[in-house]
Amino acid sequence: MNTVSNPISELDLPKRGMPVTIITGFLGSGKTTLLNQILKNKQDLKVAVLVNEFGDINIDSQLLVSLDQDMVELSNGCICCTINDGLVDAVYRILERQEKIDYLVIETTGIADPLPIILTFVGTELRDLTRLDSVLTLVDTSTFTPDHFDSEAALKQVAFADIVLLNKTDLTPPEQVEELESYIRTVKVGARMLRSQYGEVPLPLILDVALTDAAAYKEYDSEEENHEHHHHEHHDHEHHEHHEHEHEHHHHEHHHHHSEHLQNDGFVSVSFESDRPFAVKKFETFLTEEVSTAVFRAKGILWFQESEARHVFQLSGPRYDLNQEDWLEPPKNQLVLIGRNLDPAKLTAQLTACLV
Ligand SMILES: Nc1nc2c(ncn2[C@@H]2O[C@H](COP(=O)(O)OP(=O)(O)OP(=O)(O)O)[C@@H](O)[C@H]2O)c(=O)[nH]1
Repeated sequence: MNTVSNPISELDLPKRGMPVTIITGFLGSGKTTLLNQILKNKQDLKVAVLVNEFGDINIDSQLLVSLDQDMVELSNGCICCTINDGLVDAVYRILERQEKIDYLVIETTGIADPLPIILTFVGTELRDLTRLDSVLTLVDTSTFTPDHFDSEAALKQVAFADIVLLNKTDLTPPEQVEELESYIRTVKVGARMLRSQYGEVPLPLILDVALTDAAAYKEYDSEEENHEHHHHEHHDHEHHEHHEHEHEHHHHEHHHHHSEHLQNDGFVSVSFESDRPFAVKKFETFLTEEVSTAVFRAKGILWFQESEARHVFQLSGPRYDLNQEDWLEPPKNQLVLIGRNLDPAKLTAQLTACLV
């Protein structure tokens, strides 16, 4: 642990660089919903967003409010590889845009450990180009319990929060919210605690609040340094030569060590896509009778033979809903299911059987 490295000069550095907010929170806690609130209410602020999704299909980006497409950077899959190969690159791409970006908001996957992401901002060259403003953690008050879903990531998300947004209070009795708040205060002393429904919260309470204490992460620096050097060699080498093909290459680069906290806490994602529609009755039967409680989270854009509408499907814990919209693109089915102990072959067969 490196505690004595010229603290005065470090502290005297002026605060500068693009402010960054990291939005984290467990599967289905309301991260994309909050991001939409931010984008709707940001007024003239030029906000770039970076969405990291667990699953092979980008559903979240399709659920964001109409947004200049090139304000979004996307990445899928393994958060560990994303951090190593993609995050720094993505931030550079944002910084290099001609149009000046005022603010960067990052949405992590629901099972992400926020620490590596935090360290990317406070412990690498990005430290001088960006300013980590705060780590905001959403908590679904209707499902979160002190066993935090038996997920180390869920606990770390709270433990590293500068702001905790107790969300979905419409679904939760006030006493339960109180209790949860008391519990969370024991996990993270001093975090700003806010309550919300659908992530509705005044933006001045969550953006540009300068709540992250970068100095508090100093102790992690030396620990990460070895990794960092290794990754940067790799990063420079791969990236500049293959810039255009980065995404194709990404999947072939899964050769990094996967430390324990990156095992996704046992969660896997199953993606399903089809150019044929579902039969609505069959899909309903799948949902009510066949989909196991092992499916913790699902989301998708669905096409039913019986309907002209584009259906946005959301399942989080015990609830699901289907919202109708108009198709702006040719209809197709895209669905991601996330849970522990899922049987991908079985789910794929069941979904295929729901097609017309
Ligand atoms: N009742 C209720 N539903 C909410 C609230 N906030 C979000 N939701 C719903 O919860 C579901 C999940 O919300 P998202 O914003 O997609 O959650 P997320 O954290 O981005 O999910 P992942 O990225 O998959 O981890 C959606 O159906 C939302 O409409 C809330 O305050 N109350």
